[in-house]
Amino acid sequence: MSDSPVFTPVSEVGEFGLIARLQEVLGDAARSESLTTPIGDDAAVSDLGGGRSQVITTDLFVEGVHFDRTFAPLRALGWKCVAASVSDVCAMNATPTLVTVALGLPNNLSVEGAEALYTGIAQACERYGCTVAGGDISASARLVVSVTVLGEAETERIVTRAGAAPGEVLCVTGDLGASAAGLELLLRGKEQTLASGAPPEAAETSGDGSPTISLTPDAAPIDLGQFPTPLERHLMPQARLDRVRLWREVGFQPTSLIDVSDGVASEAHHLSIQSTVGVVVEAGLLPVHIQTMQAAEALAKRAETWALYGGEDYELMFTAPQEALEVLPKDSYAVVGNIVEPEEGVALRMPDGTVIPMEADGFKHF
Ligand SMILES: Nc1ncnc2c1ncn2[C@@H]1O[C@H](COP(=O)(O)OP(=O)(O)O)[C@@H](O)[C@H]1O
Ligand SMILES: Cc1ncc(C[n+]2csc(CCOP(=O)(O)OP(=O)(O)O)c2C)c(N)n1
Ligand SMILES: [Mg+2]
Repeated sequence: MSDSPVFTPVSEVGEFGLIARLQEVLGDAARSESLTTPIGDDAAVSDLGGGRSQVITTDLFVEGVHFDRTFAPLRALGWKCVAASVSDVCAMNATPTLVTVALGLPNNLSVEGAEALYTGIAQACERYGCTVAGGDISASARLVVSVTVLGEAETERIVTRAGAAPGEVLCVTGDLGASAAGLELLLRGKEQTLASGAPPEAAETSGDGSPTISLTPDAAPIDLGQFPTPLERHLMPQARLDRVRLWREVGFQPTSLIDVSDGVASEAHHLSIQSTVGVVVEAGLLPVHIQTMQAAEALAKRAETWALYGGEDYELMFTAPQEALEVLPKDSYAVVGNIVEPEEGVALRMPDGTVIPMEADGFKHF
């Protein structure tokens, strides 16, 4: 046997494989009596006693991976970093309370740039009713923003990824794929601007000042002004705290819950594994905004692919027995599939009735 050190590229095990390996290294350091939901859900849950629980979640946003400063305004970025972590708190059916923000600042970010970032952070905190309690700053080669959000809920209201049961329905809030549509539009716009050799501020406009893009030099330019919803959903998404509040008001409790940060396909796999169930998603039932459809047509892409694999929608995906949905306003959710026996795996039923296995594809970090 060779005694040379083992070097396993992270790409060999992937993001989730690495988390599992690190969890093993942590061993008892990742377990405690009060930690009722450990690593592996949208947020960790610890029992505070007295019928209340605390949740905690961290997300990291890295320039070039999660955002591109050539098209993401810093104020929008600040908002999005908070909204994404608040979304993980909502995905436990909890309410956000405190926030900390850690920054890695490159030397091409000005004081005014940092202030713009914090204007967005402040606006999101105001919207979601949470308070910035601190953070940290370091020099960095690229802009990095890490947001930790603490939340609270009555212990009996906490919902994990693990409670789905065969016979229940699979639902989502809002619509899907708009963020991926927005990203695609922004990337094509950037490509077009670079190809034209013009600085970004010299990009063509459609007459009313909104930027236009064209896919090939001869193609008619696409007017980004026609797609405000996908652009906004990508740049400044909303966490669905409104739904968590609604559910509380009407006394609805999902059996399992996850937020759609990586796309419906990836989240369906998480529910499947953690609830030990099969999941059938109905392709024909995926709710898609009209502007997402129109963007797909304009860019010759499929909106359904964005809904399944795009991610960053930050909608909530949940399960419940059909009859439990009766207390909910009809326009507050859409049924998108069924929970079945685990042997059936995770599948996609096409509108023509054919059922195909659904891979856990989504954004791959490694
Ligand atoms: N570096 C890490 N160390 C410990 N736990 C981690 C690490 N990275 C991710 N996790 C945990 O792994 C789980 C899955 O992470 P992730 O997919 O990022 O969650 P989400 O998509 O909900 O933000 C979460 O419980 C998260 O806290
Ligand atoms: C410039 C740029 N390229 C690509 C993307 C798309 N993207 C980056 S990360 C990601 C998935 C979500 O990020 P992740 O770090 O996996 O979030 P988590 O699941 O931990 O909440 C997607 C779709 C983007 N937002 N910006
Ligand atoms: Mg999540």
